[in-house]
Amino acid sequence: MIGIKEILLVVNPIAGDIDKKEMVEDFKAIAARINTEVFIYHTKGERDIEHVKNIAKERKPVRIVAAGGDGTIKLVAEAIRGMDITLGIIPSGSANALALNLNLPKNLEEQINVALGEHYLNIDLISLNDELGLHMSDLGINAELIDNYESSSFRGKFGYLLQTIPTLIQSKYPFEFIIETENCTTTENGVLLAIANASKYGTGAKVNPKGKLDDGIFEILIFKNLDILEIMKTLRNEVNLSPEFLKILQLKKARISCKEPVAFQIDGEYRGEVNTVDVKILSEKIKIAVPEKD
Ligand SMILES: Nc1ncnc2c1ncn2[C@@H]1O[C@H](COP(=O)(O)OP(=O)(O)OP(=O)(O)O)[C@@H](O)[C@H]1O
Repeated sequence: MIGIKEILLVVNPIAGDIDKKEMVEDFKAIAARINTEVFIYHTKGERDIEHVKNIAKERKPVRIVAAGGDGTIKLVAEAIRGMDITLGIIPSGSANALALNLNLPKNLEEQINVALGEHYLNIDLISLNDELGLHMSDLGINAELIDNYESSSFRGKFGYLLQTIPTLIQSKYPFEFIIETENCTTTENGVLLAIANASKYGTGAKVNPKGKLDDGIFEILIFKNLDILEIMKTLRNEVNLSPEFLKILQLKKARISCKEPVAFQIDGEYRGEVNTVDVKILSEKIKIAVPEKD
């Protein structure tokens, strides 16, 4: 472990509907063993990026750790853009897709040791309509499902499952996506277009076998309008997708347009209906603490 003086721990108190007290106590105990102080910021749900950015600038922690789900990691990543600081993750949300893609351990003590350890991955950042994306964003049926999930009172996998049928009934799929790249323009019909930095959705479904978080490119995945129930099952139930369902493009920059507005989500956070998404790989990266490779 490195000689850390002060760690900034950003805790989302509502993430995953989990009480974080025990986690915070364990975190402080492990930090004390390496002679470090812990400064805790509890997210408020409003202006958190700004607050975390100001605290990080003022206190100059040598490590920042996000305890929450994918939304919390994303907001901390936004806050520390341009700062040379490694981000540790304690996965404690209802969706922990990035943690899954980074092979973070399941055990809390191991998670804390990894979050404070010296191994890191320098992962790519994707700009989507000027907002940061770290792992998986999409247009279409999955974003519609996330919208329905966010407006319902049920959380976790069961919450998603409950929303599947209403989403399918209400959806206007298939969608027509126009994809402009530096070399060509193509039109594709599909139920879902994903913009992927990672290989897996949070359920464990490995939809993007070519996805590497640090390879300097992203993939566009177009899920064809074949068997929609099969696709929904695949996204939610850890079944690997057969390649005939999907077309994959590897890119650094693209514009995706739809004639009619289509539901859009970034890293599991619903962003409303849009007609256009401008996507590019940013030149900056972010260091995320990961386990030592075997
Ligand atoms: N104190 C708070 N009160 C209400 N909302 C909050 C609070 N702190 C953070 N948030 C919101 O929590 C969301 C991020 O949650 P995150 O993804 O980390 O956890 P999650 O359990 O996976 O969430 P979800 O179940 O909604 O997907 C952000 O939208 C953020 O604005």
